[in-house]
Amino acid sequence: MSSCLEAEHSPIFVNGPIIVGAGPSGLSVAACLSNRGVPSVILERTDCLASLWQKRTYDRLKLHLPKHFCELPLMKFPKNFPRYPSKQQFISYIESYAARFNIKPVFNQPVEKAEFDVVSCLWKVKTQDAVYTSKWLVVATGENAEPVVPDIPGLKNFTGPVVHTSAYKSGSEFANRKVLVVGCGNSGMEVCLDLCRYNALPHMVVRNPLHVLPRDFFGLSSFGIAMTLLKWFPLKLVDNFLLLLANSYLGNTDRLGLRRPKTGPIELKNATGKTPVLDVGAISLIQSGQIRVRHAVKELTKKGAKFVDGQEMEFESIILATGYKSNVPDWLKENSFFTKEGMPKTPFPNGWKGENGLYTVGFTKRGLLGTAFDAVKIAEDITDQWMKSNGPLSASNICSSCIIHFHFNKS
Ligand SMILES: Cc1cc2nc3c(=O)[nH]c(=O)nc-3n(C[C@H](O)[C@H](O)[C@H](O)COP(=O)(O)OP(=O)(O)OC[C@H]3O[C@@H](n4cnc5c(N)ncnc54)[C@H](O)[C@@H]3O)c2cc1C
Ligand SMILES: NC(=O)C1=CN([C@@H]2O[C@H](COP(=O)(O)OP(=O)(O)OC[C@H]3O[C@@H](n4cnc5c(N)ncnc54)[C@H](OP(=O)(O)O)[C@@H]3O)[C@@H](O)[C@H]2O)C=CC1
Ligand SMILES: O=C(O)C(=O)Cc1c[nH]c2ccccc12
Repeated sequence: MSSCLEAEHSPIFVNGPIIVGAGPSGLSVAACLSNRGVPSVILERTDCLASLWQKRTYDRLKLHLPKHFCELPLMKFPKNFPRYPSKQQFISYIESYAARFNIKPVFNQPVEKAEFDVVSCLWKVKTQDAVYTSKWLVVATGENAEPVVPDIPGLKNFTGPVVHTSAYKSGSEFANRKVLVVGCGNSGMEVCLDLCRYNALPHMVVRNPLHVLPRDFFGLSSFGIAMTLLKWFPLKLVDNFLLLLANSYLGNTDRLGLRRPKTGPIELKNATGKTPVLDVGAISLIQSGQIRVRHAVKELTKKGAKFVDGQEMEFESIILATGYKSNVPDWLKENSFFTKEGMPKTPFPNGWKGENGLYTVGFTKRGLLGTAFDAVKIAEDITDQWMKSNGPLSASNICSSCIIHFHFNKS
């Protein structure tokens, strides 16, 4: 048999779906399929599972939602994990999850191109090493695949270090430094908090209204409270209740320069995907003046920034907490299912299935809860089709995907 490298020009047929991305979403689909006896192949661009968590997040990160809202299908978090597992605990859960379902992604395989071949009715998926073909393609590359680096006037002129939050690990290198943090989502807030703990002096840019809710309220998570109330009460009422809680707990955040949007936090999340900040301590540091709130940046200069309110300040470093974007348009040659931003056009809960065996998992703007929902649906749908052509539990077929794993993971 020829090796996969020799087979560069002859496509490798995968008797099950090709899944692009070995994050929580790709692994969830593979696990649900494996549980039903259906093989799959995961192609992952990096050399590890859940690369967002392992390589592109800061040390102090913890899950934001209580653990039972972040579980992947078919496996609970260990009982001894705290309510908000740390990044290391989440990674160890992911590793156990892959081991439990015997998932072995093909690593170091950035997918460069994927397209549906109308002649063979198969998806052709190209990496630097091979072309894979299958009836099914599952897009699991995530909403956070690439950092957003905005085109701020003068950014190139700034002489100090400029780091995106995806490359920020801790504030240890920033002690006693004046740092401009651009962006005030969950990343911006938590990076400011971390910087303060390392005695840095963060100034955070807030250019638009935003919702901040306490992560917990008298021992209960705000998110859990919202989910429970939504079972019985209309959305607007739940939002008003959350705002009442937030105001009584955090005070009037408008006075800190954090104006609230007119639309409530959960309604806004559902309509636009904009996540409310779940506060774990940044607000009290804004109140005490350790984190300074700044207006939008007009332009960056050699040594600092000019703001739209006319102020000008010097900074030693800039941290871009400006969010993330999908990379689907860079590699998927398809233009009916995804928007040009690389998000499914069909809103949740129906965005998981496209035409011709195309699926997407984890593009719901609903975090890991959305991932679990999509993965179960996709596995059911593909299993039904797979069983028709293969019959139940065909051991030889499962082996065919193992052969590919063996070739690519031989290091
Ligand atoms: C800092 C941070 C904290 C978060 N905390 C929470 C939380 O507490 N709770 C929650 O529910 N959600 C949270 N999220 C949301 C996050 O989206 C999910 O936790 C989760 O990581 C999504 O999993 P995913 O598999 O869809 O995407 P990812 O985790 O991004 O995985 C996608 C995988 O695809 C790979 N990939 C990308 N492009 C290619 C390509 N072309 N070819 C091959 N492989 C490719 C990537 O390397 C990556 O391994 C957080 C996000 C961030 C940024
Ligand atoms: N512990 C946890 O669980 C954490 C979870 N997360 C999650 O990760 C995801 C990504 O979060 P995050 O990285 O904060 O990204 P977000 O997209 O949520 O926030 C981006 C921020 O950058 C601002 N911004 C973007 N461009 C500019 C610009 N040109 N000038 C000024 N400001 C700009 C946005 O402001 P504007 O609104 O004005 O556009 C916004 O405040 C979210 O789902 C979040 O909840 C993140 C960190 C921790
Ligand atoms: O995806 C995120 O940003 C999360 O951290 C999880 C999340 C999903 N839905 C939400 C609603 C309110 C706050 C956080 C989330």
